[in-house]
Amino acid sequence: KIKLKHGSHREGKRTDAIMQKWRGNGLGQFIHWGLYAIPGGEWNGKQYNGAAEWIRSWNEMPKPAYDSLIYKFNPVNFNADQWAAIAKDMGARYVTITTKHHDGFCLWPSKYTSYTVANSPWKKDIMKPLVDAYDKAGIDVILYFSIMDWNHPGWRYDIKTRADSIAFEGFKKFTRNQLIELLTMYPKAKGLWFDGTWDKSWIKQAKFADELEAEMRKLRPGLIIGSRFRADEYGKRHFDSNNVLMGDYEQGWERKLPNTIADVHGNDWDCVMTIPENQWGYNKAWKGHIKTSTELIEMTAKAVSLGGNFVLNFGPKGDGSIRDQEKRLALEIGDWMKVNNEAIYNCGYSGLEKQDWGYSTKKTRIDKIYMVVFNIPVSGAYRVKLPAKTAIAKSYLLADQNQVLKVEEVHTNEYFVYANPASQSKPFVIVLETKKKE
Ligand SMILES: C#C[C@@H]1N[C@@H](C)[C@@H](O)[C@H]1O
Repeated sequence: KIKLKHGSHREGKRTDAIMQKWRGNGLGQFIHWGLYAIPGGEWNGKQYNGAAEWIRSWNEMPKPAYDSLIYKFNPVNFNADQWAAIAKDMGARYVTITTKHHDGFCLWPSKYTSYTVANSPWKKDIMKPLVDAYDKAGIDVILYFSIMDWNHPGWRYDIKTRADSIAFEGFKKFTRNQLIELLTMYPKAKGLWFDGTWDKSWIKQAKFADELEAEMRKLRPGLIIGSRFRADEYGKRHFDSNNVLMGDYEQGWERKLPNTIADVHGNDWDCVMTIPENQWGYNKAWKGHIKTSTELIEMTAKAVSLGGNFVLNFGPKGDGSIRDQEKRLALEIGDWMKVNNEAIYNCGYSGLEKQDWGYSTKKTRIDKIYMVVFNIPVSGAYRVKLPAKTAIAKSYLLADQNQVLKVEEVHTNEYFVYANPASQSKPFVIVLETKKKE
């Protein structure tokens, strides 16, 4: 083992109640909102091909023109309770909200920069009403924070000169001040979701970042911080030089999902996902493959079946409203979750062999297995292999628990469960109540 001062400080999953609640959330909502929502992926009538929240980096976008968007930020249709209601109806149990994206615009009235809502026509704090609305809806809040900050004069992609070093020292102090400010102003926040930490300048700050993480955890005991925040002293990110996870959960699953349990290395993790191929901030064009609610429900079930959480992104418009397509998807997912959330909340990896019909999840600490079906076999027989000494006490449809299903042991510890779901067009859940084999 390599001797590390700034590597991971904990091996294995956290066992405290705050992390256990996070682990059982299953489904979350991501909100990407800021000045980038105003151009919405377009400038001077031209479409930006990249992700809308990166439009400032586009050569066709004059930086002063982008930075002046602060004087256009006046989201008259912003309604925090409506956003929280959409998340609640979808069945999300936590939300990750951008406080500051890479452009450096702060959705809270930070004391440490003038590039905030306080100096926009809107003037008012956006974060407080959002934190309060989601908290009132019973949805835990995680604050997204980008370390990379294109607006701050001290930001550097790398530190090459003494001048860079002096500038970056100022940037580090600014970053610490903003993070302590956020945790102090919004004490209800359960965690921080860091982004923009891939550049050499930040990777070289192992000691500073390690001490800052310790300071934040001391200020907010139980704070949840992912693996993307800091690198160890050898520049290793997400996993330190001894291959131990940095932070409390793996933050590597961005717009992708693991395929097997081996891919997640026994850690907690979340997958953050866009509805279009790659748009986090609002893009006027709703183009390319737009995921259907069934696809998104399948991704949620797959994530939970592999011990993770699925966090679906919404990109509100510049005026603060949420686009109809996103509202419709949230309702469709919510309709399914209202009937089937028992297979998602407080569930995890079942340990069972993957079968063609879909994904299995297991209720934490309870002998209940959920077979979340996406592919209906023409035989009507759903194969499931159980560990030795485990038998099926009872099986039924989660949507209609009076419909007890016929179970046949076709080989030792291998069963067929026979089910004919009412609807063939929607995913459904078969419940297995298991017991010790006599
Ligand atoms: C790249 C990148 C960023 N990471 C995602 C979570 C979005 O914030 C995107 O802009």
